[in-house]
Amino acid sequence: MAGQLLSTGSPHQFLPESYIRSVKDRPKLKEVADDDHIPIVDLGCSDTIELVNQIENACRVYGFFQVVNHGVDAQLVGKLKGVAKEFFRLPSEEKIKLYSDDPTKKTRLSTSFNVRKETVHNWRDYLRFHAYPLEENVPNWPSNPPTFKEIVSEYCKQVRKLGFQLVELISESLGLEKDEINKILGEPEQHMAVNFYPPCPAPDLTYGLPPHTDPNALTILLQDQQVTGLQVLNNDQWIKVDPYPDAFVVNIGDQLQALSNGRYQSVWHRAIVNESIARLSVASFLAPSNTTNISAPYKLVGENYLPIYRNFTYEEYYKKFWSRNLDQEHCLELFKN
Ligand SMILES: O=C(O)CCC(=O)C(=O)O
Ligand SMILES: [Fe+2]
Repeated sequence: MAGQLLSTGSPHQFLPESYIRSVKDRPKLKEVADDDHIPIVDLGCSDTIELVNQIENACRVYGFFQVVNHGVDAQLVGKLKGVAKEFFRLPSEEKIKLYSDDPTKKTRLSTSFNVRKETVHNWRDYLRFHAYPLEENVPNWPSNPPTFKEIVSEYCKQVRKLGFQLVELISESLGLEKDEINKILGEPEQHMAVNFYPPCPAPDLTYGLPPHTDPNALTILLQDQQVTGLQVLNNDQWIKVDPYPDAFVVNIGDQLQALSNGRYQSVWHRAIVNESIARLSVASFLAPSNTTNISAPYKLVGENYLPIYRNFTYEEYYKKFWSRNLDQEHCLELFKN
């Protein structure tokens, strides 16, 4: 129901019952460690061997890292944040037109995660849309704010290019040919999520997004510079991923965990909310096309060819992912050999 959107109407004084987590499922904010670990990788580094080593370490140890000198225009990033915030400030009559809780719709404004399935809601509204190919998808994007389509199209193009560059580095870091993983991914999809977390009256009782892994191959996340909220699980410890100036956060998704035969992990992460300031994040998900067969390259499996995961298509995986709640067991567990 569109009435469930958090970003419409007046600010909330109390956290409604349907957002309150059971005591064991709460974020336990006092136990979260500060971010002095998550690697910052400088993509401007001219020593490729050093760069590949850094990526290898970041992917193997954390599954998460930040990148700077990434080639995405800083002014464009500023415009993107502006237009995204403007979108969530639109009057409710305008937003309701785009509301849907049907996960198969290619452009939709929704709330929480999967309101049709879940029992406890999350303190988040989100705009999701497919980006690739642009000619096919842009006509379905919001036409208000009027600059939305132009700014977001250019952003999607630049971030997609960055995605391919990162996948090349990841491929090399696994000892594969530079283009090997990009070849498997073929002509990947690009899905976007603009996440909006309004101020929340009780951040210790709920989540913006509960612990989850991303079902796609690679996620490139733009965080609000002023407001923290992203946390990542490392050795059973939740760590804050503080926004680093002009950086993107990059994380390995479930498909790269499968393709790397488990060498790299698609790690649990979550978004927490805060009492005073709305937070924005923009995720670009690089995902295999529906028919792509996900099967780890021979070189990563060994002579006896015993891959950890059975072969599957991305379509099969994605359906399974959206048929469940976000905070259940790792979806890849259901695809083990
Ligand atoms: O808002 C964030 O920091 C995390 C977003 C996220 O994990 C997602 O959209 O999958
Ligand atoms: Fe995520």
